[in-house]
Amino acid sequence: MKPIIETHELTKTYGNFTAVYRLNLHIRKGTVYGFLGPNGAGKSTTMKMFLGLVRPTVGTFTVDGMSYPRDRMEILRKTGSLIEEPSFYGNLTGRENLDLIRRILGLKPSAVEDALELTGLTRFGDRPAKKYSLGMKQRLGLAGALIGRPPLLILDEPTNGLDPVGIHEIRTLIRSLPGKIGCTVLVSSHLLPEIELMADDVGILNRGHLLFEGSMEKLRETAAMKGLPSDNLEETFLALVDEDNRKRRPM
Ligand SMILES: Nc1ncnc2c1ncn2[C@@H]1O[C@H](COP(=O)(O)OP(=O)(O)OP(=O)(O)O)[C@@H](O)[C@H]1O
Repeated sequence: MKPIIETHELTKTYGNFTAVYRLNLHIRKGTVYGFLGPNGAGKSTTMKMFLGLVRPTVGTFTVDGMSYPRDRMEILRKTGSLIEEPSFYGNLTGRENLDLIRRILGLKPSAVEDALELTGLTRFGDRPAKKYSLGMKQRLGLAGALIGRPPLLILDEPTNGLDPVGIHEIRTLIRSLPGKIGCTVLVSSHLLPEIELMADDVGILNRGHLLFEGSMEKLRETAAMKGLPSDNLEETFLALVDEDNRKRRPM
């Protein structure tokens, strides 16, 4: 099956600094794809290119058969996202906040209840958003991103700053999305244990370069072949990044 996102030599440079270098990603439909890399690796820049927020310097990508830049608007219509902290009207309830988004998108009123239900917020729907916990705010952000039931969801570090309970809730929700609504999820993190618990496939980025792409099993095999630690994927990840850093020194 053709991947839902495919990139071709996708590159972003700022002046003479290369943030993302010739990326060829393949994100399979109906999976959770973990986008992994240390701080500054280029994860956000890549995701922002998919959302039309950053213009690629070189290269292109397709989303569900549509090509960037030609089908930019259509791609955006099919993509939900949470890139930075979600922002809401604090004095409006969760339900009212979602209703605003629903009206902008021209969706049926039932879409609000649907999104509340999907994110486990139905019983908190009438509470002002400013009274929500951090985890609930994040779920409300996800509800807003999912309200049109997009086939693709892009999430940049969605568990950042959450406590273990909040992290668990968001992770469970993300994991359920392909099965529940057929949504493919691209989710970034700099923590491999986090990604390991929710992703089918991973892409590992370092200094703008893709070091690995594939399943956890393939990551284990690749590490073993290279003589890197393979029984603990966190160590595999750190060893791959370290090996790449030594090759590319100086920064
Ligand atoms: N507008 C910009 N101008 C210049 N450099 C930029 C710009 N945006 C990002 N960068 C640089 O590009 C590199 C990649 O940044 P990016 O935010 O994509 O990394 P990241 O993997 O998402 O990191 P983090 O986990 O810290 O969010 C960084 O070195 C960053 O400083």
